[in-house]
Amino acid sequence: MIAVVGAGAFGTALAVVLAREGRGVTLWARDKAQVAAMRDIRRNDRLPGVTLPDNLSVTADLAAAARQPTILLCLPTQALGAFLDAEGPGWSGRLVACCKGVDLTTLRGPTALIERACPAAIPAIITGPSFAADIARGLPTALTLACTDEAAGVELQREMSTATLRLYRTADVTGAELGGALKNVIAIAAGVVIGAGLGESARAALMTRGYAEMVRLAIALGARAETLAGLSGFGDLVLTCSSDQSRNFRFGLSLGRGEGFDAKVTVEGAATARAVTRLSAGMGVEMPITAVVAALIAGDITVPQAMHSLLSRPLKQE
Ligand SMILES: NC(=O)C1=CN([C@@H]2O[C@H](COP(=O)(O)OP(=O)(O)OC[C@H]3O[C@@H](n4cnc5c(N)ncnc54)[C@H](OP(=O)(O)O)[C@@H]3O)[C@@H](O)[C@H]2O)C=CC1
Ligand SMILES: O=C(CO)COP(=O)(O)O
Repeated sequence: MIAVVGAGAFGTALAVVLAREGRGVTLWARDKAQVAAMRDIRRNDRLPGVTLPDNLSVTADLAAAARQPTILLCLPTQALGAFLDAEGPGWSGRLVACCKGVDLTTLRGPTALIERACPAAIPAIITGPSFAADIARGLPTALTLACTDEAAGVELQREMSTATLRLYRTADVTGAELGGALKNVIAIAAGVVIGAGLGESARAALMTRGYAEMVRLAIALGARAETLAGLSGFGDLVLTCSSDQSRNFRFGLSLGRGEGFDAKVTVEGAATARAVTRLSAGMGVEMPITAVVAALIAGDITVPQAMHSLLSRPLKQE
């Protein structure tokens, strides 16, 4: 039995695709009115156009959800730490982070937040290129499942793979979670470039040099470079920097155009840019694109200043 904690776009999509495959799934939301509506009309406004299968149970009872052997944590990264600290002590079983980011308070990834709050649990993460709408439509999708406990990783891979959702497995949790977190920052930068009319060539340059700085930090934190070259890093970087289905990319577009953006939309890369700028500065790892994105979002620099600061860096070997 699988519990999905968080009925946003991603949690709902995972719950739907797993339930359609005949797996026992319970979807938990904190908002009782949302739970009642999902039960009544078998739809969720967070994922428009998708019908919830009849065999998908929906609940507002967190204690019941937390008793399941596999729990998918589908909350934004910045909400996860406080949520788990309040609710998670005592939770055991396989706890799978389904979010992408670096926590601003601890400068750690989602699995470290699980370890801190739920010492009896086995932490894992699912990440990689996938839009919730694509997963829910049953379009083919491949993701990375990272877990240091091999037996739990094998079990999760089996439990969560479906006819259209293919999971690859790795023990490199640090690499997988950093790939997913850092690509969102580069996607904001890519959006800025396109929004400001700086051209496709500049976007390709930013993606490539962005990837270089993703790998640099990941290696410094003990990850394998190969993991960054996989679905969770390179794969998701390509998707998120090139599609305006991405909220991070669209946020960047708005920044580049000098327009506002709906603050209620989940844009993980914004907080992660701040967190990673602090983290990398503390470690002495150069991440110029990430630093520029953080400064742009804070309003400390303009787009022309951001462009100038990247182009005027000392010339170097690739
Ligand atoms: N959408 C996508 O295509 C994909 C998203 N992801 C990742 O999934 C994660 C979640 O994103 P997504 O589902 O899209 O986001 P949404 O904005 O659609 O949903 C966020 C969900 O988290 C809930 N939530 C937020 N804060 C809390 C809290 N403190 N306690 C309990 N519930 C809370 C919200 O509840 P409420 O409605 O009550 O506020 C909502 O159900 C992100 O890290 C994202 O990067 C990964 C791959 C694809
Ligand atoms: O992570 C995602 C795709 O893999 C979703 O991207 P956004 O959060 O930018 O919409």
